[in-house]
Amino acid sequence: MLWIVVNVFVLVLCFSLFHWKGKAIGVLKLLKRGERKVRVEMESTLKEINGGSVLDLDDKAGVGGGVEDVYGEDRASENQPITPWTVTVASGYSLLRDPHHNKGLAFTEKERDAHYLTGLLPPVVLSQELQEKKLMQNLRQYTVPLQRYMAMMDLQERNEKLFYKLLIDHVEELLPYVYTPTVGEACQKYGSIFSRPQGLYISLKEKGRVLEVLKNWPEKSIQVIVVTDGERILGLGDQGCQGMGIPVGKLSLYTALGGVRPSACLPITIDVGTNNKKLLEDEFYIGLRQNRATGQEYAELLEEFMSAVKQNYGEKILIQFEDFANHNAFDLLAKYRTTHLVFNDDIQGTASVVLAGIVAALRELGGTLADHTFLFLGAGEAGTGIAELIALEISKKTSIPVEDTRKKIWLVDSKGLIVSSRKESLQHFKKPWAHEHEPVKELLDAVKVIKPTVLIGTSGVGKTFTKEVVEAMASINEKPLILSLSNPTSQSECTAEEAYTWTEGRAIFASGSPFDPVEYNGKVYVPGQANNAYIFPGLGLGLIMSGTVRVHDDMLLEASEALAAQVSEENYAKGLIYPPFTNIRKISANIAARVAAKAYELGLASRLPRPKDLVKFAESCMYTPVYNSYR
Ligand SMILES: NC(=O)C1=CN([C@@H]2O[C@H](COP(=O)(O)OP(=O)(O)OC[C@H]3O[C@@H](n4cnc5c(N)ncnc54)[C@H](OP(=O)(O)O)[C@@H]3O)[C@@H](O)[C@H]2O)C=CC1
Ligand SMILES: CC(=O)C(=O)O
Ligand SMILES: [Mg+2]
Repeated sequence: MLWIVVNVFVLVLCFSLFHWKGKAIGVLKLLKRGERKVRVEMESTLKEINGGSVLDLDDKAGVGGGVEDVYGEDRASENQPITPWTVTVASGYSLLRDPHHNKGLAFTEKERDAHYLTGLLPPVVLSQELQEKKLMQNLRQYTVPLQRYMAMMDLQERNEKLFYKLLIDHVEELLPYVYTPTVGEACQKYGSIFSRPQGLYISLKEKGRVLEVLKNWPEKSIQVIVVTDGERILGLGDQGCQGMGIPVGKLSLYTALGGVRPSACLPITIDVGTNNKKLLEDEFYIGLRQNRATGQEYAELLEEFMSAVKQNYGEKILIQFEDFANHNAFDLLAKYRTTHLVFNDDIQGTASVVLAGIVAALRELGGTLADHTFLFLGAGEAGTGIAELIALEISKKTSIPVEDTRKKIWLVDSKGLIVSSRKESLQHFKKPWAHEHEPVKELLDAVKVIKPTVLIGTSGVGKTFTKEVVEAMASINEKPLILSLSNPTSQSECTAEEAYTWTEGRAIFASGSPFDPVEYNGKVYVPGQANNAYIFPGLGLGLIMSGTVRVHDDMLLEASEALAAQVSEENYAKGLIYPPFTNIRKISANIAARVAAKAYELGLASRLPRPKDLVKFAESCMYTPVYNSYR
């Protein structure tokens, strides 16, 4: 009997144990599943915004520092499931040749052992900081800007994280080499200095198979494309296929200034030929050796490109149009802004940055925007884009219809002041600015009759703000605001030194390409850089992190206000109307947050739920160039 009781007891015990073990396993499984689900969700969020890293499970660099686009590399398509536990690490020689993962002499002994690097590197192990110090020393020894550009491009191709570390840590010093003015010269000589492709080339030859070409790009989870057709590269005109330097440069800034991960950025040049005779005759020219295709042939290639991009990367891919000539730029923007997430940087990004500078300058100038009179030299993309955003902002602030707020904004093009009697021959984007006035041929005369408080150069032609023009501004205004926006430096309407000396130090001045501080009458004047580089990285980050599907003008106004709000007392004291680029990542996070907030308000943001603190969220999404450790 006892034996039976004991057996029953043992059986019950076993059953219970089995039962509870089952339950425990179930619970463990559930926990694991839950954990995995949370992890997949989190990783998916990271991946979409910034890429998620599983390379380095010991990474202590935080969200930004720990993320790297491993999924993007592992997944063949956007629809393939995310597997955060799948790790693919190149090893040995190929690891050293992979710019995303290469750390050069910074690979530790353990990493060298584990990844078949022993013997492939000399014995020394350097910290990233020491590598940075060495490279900066080397870079500073080059006296020719183009050499510095090439050294930086070379570094980007070799060790991407070190490239971005240098650029972020020395942004003021290095921006002029990876961006304007040097990038302009690089485009002009791109054929001669070309060593490795840095972006995707889509030429007329690929018509009918653009999607196929897109699929050749090695990175799959692209979030932003900067595309040009090379027809209006800075103020240097048609550079054809060699305009590639611009999307490459702009996207480096997306990462360094805006924190978008490098592997999510795709530079594209659409090659429809060039009308630049010099290039066509240049034996080293890298593009199609033919005149530009126009009309239907051009439109069809662009249409195929735009739909292929959407098909390949989905609805939320951001496309930035850059340096298209104005006869295409306005039409492309009008056509695709309703169907794609696009903006034109030269029209809209520039408008936002210039409006910010003017708003910031009001503190010194006095009055409101509506109290001022604006005169532009140049009535193309930048000129009319800025003019329209100023008019819109005044209209929003005063409730005066935009048709009326435009009336205090005047533009001069190559034929003189835009006035209504010229209306018939005007391109459509100039028509809103054709006010009633007698014809005026010269800028100087226009300054004298219009009496602007703000003079803005967007002509692409250097030295057009002559001494007489600047002096005329100084005779009308106690503090003339003069913006020479044309790039590169050679095309600037006037130099900083000219602006300060010709106005006896009274001008508030900023330029598209950087100028050094100027000493005049014992005082140092620091010119600001009025360049869309302040806006597009933060704007782009805001759009991407909120999953926004369309760009709205109100977002540009938000970006502008966010930038203007970053100008500090200390900056004003130096005569600046823009904050220094040293703070650009903080500025970009603020811009991104304001843009995203507006997108949520307008119902255009698809990422739900809306993060509570958008600035913090933006910061947490940012790529940082800290090395991963490889196990
Ligand atoms: N700082 C920044 O962030 C930015 C700067 N830019 C710079 O602005 C410049 C212009 O760019 P964008 O607006 O796109 O170019 P566009 O070609 O669209 O416009 C140029 C305008 O300047 C006019 N123009 C040309 N020569 C003269 C002249 N001698 N006198 C008066 N007007 C003239 C043209 O007149 P017409 O119409 O009669 O031909 C046209 O209206 C470039 O140098 C570019 O680098 C552009 C974007 C951003
Ligand atoms: C800055 C810029 O976008 C331009 O000059 O075209
Ligand atoms: Mg541009």
